[in-house]
Amino acid sequence: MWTELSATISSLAVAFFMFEKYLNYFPYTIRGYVERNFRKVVNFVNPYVEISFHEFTSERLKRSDAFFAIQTYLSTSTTENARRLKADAVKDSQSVVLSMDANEEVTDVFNGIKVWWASGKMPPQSKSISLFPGSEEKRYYKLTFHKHDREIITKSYVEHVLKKGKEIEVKNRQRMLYTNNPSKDWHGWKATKWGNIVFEHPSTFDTLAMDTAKKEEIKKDLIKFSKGKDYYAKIGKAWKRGYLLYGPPGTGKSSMIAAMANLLDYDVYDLELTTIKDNSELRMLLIETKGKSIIVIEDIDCSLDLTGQRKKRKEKDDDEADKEKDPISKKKKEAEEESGSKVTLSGLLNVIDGIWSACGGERIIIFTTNYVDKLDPALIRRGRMDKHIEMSYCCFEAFKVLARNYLDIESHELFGKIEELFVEAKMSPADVADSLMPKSDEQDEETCLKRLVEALEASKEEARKKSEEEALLKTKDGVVTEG
Ligand SMILES: Nc1ncnc2c1ncn2[C@@H]1O[C@H](COP(=O)(O)OP(=O)(O)OP(=O)(O)O)[C@@H](O)[C@H]1O
Ligand SMILES: [Mg+2]
Repeated sequence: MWTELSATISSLAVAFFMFEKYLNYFPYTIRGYVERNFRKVVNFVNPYVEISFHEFTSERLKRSDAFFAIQTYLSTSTTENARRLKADAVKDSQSVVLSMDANEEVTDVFNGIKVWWASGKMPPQSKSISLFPGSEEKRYYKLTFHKHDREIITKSYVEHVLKKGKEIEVKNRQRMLYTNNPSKDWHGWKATKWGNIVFEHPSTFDTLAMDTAKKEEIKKDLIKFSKGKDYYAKIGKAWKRGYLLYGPPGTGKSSMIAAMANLLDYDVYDLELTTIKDNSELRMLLIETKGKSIIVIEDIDCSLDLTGQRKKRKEKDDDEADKEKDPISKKKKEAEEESGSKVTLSGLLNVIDGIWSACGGERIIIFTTNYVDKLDPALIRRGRMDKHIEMSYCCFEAFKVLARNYLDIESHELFGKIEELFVEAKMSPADVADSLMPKSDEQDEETCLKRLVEALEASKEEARKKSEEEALLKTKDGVVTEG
């Protein structure tokens, strides 16, 4: 069968070549007639049908999901008869997945019907000489089958392959932490917009120290969202949700994001806005993200001067005359403008809830900030950032979670004193955690708790001094105003 197929294909290739070459020698009037009839003969002789599945289709900006599903399907179902295989480690590097290397062919049988799969690469379209050969090659899979089986193959078999491939993908799924590559690396050998490593953050909602009721509310909110596919479709909203996490440093904002990803089993995309050149790059990055993911923009107030743009313009108007005259400040300004990101507030808003934001679905967008008041109200209005979560200084309840995690204790005689101190002291969970962590084998729970008591007393003292100073300033102000 195999020899027969190869012989048929090669003789057809020769016939095609000759036909294309000599077609021009036919008089123009009969050329169409000859071509039509030649194709009829070829179709009659060649009983095989071919379907190609390309990694990229020209109209689409995104990699084809079907291509990846086929790749996964072929990697498990048919690799035993391929001889050149590629290996890839998945799931905590415990197991290896094999897939077909380029130009390899394998067979598969479906309901007693034999089909052939071949993997291939298309040479680059452009004639430019690349430093990394293969950079612009486009991969594809070709499915060959007998024309008698067309109906069953195009309908049932392809569907079976895609479904199985996706199932296996879910099973082998290793969660990833992505970060965006600078756009100069988007083309060429490392042609990916997102670089990734395995996501292995140990933070969970159990280890997160915060108010229990608030924690439960956030967990329920997340679970409701992740199960809400049909509901979002019913109400006509894109299946995404925005969270704003704000609070002082070390209060667990980043830990909360990791806990969310671990709870829902989502990938995390850490978006670094400062390396993105403009709004269209931002949109391209979003299109390349997969579903079941959390897109994070940390310290949104520092990432971009989103809030200052309007103010800057006004200042510019005022100072323009002076600045333009001074050649040094003019050059400096030009350099700043060149290197700076041109992502704008409206570009960011578009990504969050414009038409493009609905591509793919099942995405959570999280902004974190230390200064919520600095943000533009348009950015954080409900609907864009659906839920605002304040991560605040440690309270006694949060301390108990940390004590359980760090020291394995539920109670201690020092707990009463610590509870009292927490009323006035302002310490971040990160600082409390640091005091509670034994620094050597000799340090027992007593030592750690005592260290915390000292830190809390110092913090209380500091808070008292600060409020006294503030009160003094107020009274002084009052005197000045009255005077
Ligand atoms: N609420 C918390 N529960 C448990 N651990 C916490 C909590 N907050 C902080 N920590 C501990 O402190 C460390 C720093 O916390 P994290 O990075 O989450 O703070 P952050 O709010 O993101 O700070 P920043 O604003 O500086 O980014 C964490 O590694 C964690 O161990
Ligand atoms: Mg952080």
